Amino acid sequence: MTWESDPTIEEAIAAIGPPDEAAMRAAREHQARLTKPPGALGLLEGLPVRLAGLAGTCPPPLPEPAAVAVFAADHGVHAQGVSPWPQEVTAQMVANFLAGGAVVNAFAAQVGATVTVVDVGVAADLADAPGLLRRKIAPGTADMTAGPAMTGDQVRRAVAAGIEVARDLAAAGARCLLTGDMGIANTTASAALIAAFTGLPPERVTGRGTGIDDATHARKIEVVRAALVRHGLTGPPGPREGREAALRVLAAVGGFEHAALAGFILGGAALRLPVVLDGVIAGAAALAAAELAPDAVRACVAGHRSAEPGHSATVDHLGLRPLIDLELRLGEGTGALLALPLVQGAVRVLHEVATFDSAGVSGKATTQHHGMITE
Ligand SMILES: Cc1cc2ncn([C@H]3O[C@H](COP(=O)(O)O)[C@@H](O)[C@H]3O)c2cc1C
Ligand SMILES: O=C(O)c1cccnc1
Repeated sequence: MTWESDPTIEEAIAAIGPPDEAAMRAAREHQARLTKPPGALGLLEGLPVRLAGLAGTCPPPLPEPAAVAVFAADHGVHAQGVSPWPQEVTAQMVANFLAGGAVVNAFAAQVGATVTVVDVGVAADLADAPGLLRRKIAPGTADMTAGPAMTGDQVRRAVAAGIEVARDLAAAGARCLLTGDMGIANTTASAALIAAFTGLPPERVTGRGTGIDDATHARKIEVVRAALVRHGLTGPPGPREGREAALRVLAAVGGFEHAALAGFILGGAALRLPVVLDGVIAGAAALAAAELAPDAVRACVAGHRSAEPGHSATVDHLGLRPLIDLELRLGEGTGALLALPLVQGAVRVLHEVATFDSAGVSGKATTQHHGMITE
């Protein structure tokens, strides 16, 4: 396996930096003057401050228009019986996305986001699918229990493809990126990535995906364990060995959509755009992105908390707090889309809400005498 650097990846990582402290301070100070009790917007107060630090301006740009990219790919580990669904469903759902018939399309229509479907590794040909972005690296990964899921060259190409999709969507006007995924068996690859990056044992991070019985769940945990053992990824992660180590983990047990999503996150962070993460697949990809460029996490907003157990461990590891918890376990970008209006509303507050001075609203009393409130 060769691990030469890739110029697209290097360039994106080089563009990702620390937050703009002055913009964050300005956002905090402005927020303190708005016509509401301090702290009254709860978690939605810290978010625009963070996005001001990301953008380097106060207020940060409104995160609209928004674009969800659904990265689709198949998985060699499907052969281990980890999902009740046939592999063909990946390609069939891609056709459904393109025809506008999936949940991601309904939620995107609801919140006014565009849907871009990217084939990074679907097993079926899909040459005739209208509107599909063709970035196929290979027709599915290899089985991670038998060897690395991807070669070094493949993983780099998939990460670079994700970076380029982020760039292209931004060039077309998107000011907020949302992650989406489709790939039967990808919750198995997600669990393996999460175990490898967090050091948690397979039984803690392996869930029931699309809905599997106890026997299949037990087998899935053993498949994840076998893959981790095979690739020397058990136990606590070792000291950071940099980009190469992160790419090696992705190549060993990841999927093409995970690698592309990691690139998509890096690409968004490099452009200083917020990236709203969907569920467990996006979370696993974000762990990889965080290893490649720790500051990339500052661009990430955890849209929702997935019902998959590995997802909570992931957001904790990343230091992110999901905006909504509806026990969703679908993927496609659905949880990210539902969270989008919260992100947009939180930023709009800094643009549009009046200050105490401008609206002539009295400030909070500082002293109280005999029940009388005086300033
Ligand atoms: C009809 C259908 C639509 C989906 N949309 C997203 N997923 C989700 O479920 C899959 C992962 O679950 P597992 O690891 O258990 O196979 C992924 O394709 C994910 O995007 C779907 C799954 C199905 C069956
Ligand atoms: O968390 C997710 O995104 C998820 C969970 C189960 C199946 N597919 C996706």
